[in-house]
Amino acid sequence: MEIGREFQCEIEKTVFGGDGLARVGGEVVFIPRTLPGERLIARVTACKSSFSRAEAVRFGATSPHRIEPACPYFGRCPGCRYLHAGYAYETELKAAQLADQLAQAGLEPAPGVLESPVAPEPPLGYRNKIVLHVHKVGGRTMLGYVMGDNTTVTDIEACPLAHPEINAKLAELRGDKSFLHSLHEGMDVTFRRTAAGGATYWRNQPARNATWLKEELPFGRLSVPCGSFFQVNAAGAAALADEVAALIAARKPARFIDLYAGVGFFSAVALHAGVREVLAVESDEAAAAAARFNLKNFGAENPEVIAGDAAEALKSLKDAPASDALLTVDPPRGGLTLKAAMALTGSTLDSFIYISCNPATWARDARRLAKGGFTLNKLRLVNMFPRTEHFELFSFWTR
Ligand SMILES: C[S@@+](CC[C@H](N)C(=O)[O-])C[C@H]1O[C@@H](n2cnc3c(N)ncnc32)[C@H](O)[C@@H]1O
Repeated sequence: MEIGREFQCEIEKTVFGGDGLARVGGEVVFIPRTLPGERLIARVTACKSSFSRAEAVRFGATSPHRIEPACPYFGRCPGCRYLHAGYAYETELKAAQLADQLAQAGLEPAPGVLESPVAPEPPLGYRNKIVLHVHKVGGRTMLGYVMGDNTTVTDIEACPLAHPEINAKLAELRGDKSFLHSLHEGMDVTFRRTAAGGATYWRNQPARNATWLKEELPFGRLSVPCGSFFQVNAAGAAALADEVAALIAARKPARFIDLYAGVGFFSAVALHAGVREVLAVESDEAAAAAARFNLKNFGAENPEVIAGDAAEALKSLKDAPASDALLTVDPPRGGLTLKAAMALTGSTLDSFIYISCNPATWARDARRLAKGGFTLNKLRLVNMFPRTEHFELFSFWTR
């Protein structure tokens, strides 16, 4: 393969990230915005030692799942990877990627462990938060996403993933001269929407004394500091909450241990489901303070909230009898540190929930957990981030 060469190919599958994979004379080529079964002429854009990248030039046969992308920036903006495919099909493709990842990790779930994927609705307009970047060119102020080259900022009128109230706020601000003058090169503008408060925004960091946002959930209200983590897709978060509530109903734990707790989302689910005792551990102090407040509001008699490191808290659980506790870990994209995974396998826990927003780090951790004596009891893909490359995993481990 050399850059610029054109070749004919058929797409075998999509890989994690959304690119189509084709094999040409034994060589692997990744081609974005293609779908399995499509035949096309493609042109090589980059050559690496074990694979090449190419772009589609002309399609011969297209997939019956191909649709018209619902965004003029698709292809340039790196956020969406599946706007050219039907939503149900996107979820199927992600499920196939998960099966590949399990095989690569040497994990063979027993029959019935891998459950059918959940595709939360709606697939567009679901994001309660977007972050846009400011770039000044000549006299013009661009406000948009950083493109795939990691430098160009494309001015965007609206983002199809953002809640319509965020797009309406963006349109309003674009007509506000004083707002545009307040923007400086390199600034971030965060848009955040709640059902109770509508769309709001801040430049760079939220004000230190900003009042907490109020999130209305099917099971109650949570307060969220502007700068703290909160699930971006309400329907996807509700699907995860249902999974946690179902395990609580089945196992009736006396205690819920919520590691990487944020503002206490899953602890609130547990309290609502009747668990009386909760322990939440969260490293962001503002989120931990909100968790303390939220869990009292959810009726916890004496909620224990530690503003600290989840792996440290896990180590201290080592000798505690844990058979009456249900523990959840929901780490950021990097997954569990080795220390956290070892603390889990070295603990007296007989089961725990592992929620992940990154199947690659989940697969790495799953290998460590399996080696340490745990068995995958339940695995479910939740398509938490429709149209993008990402998806969420709900897993339950026992021994
Ligand atoms: C994916 S979020 C999950 C939050 C919460 N479970 C929820 O559903 O809203 C991960 C959270 O872990 C926190 N975090 C990151 N590193 C941590 C650590 N080492 N120990 C404890 N919490 C951590 C982040 O601040 C963030 O709130």
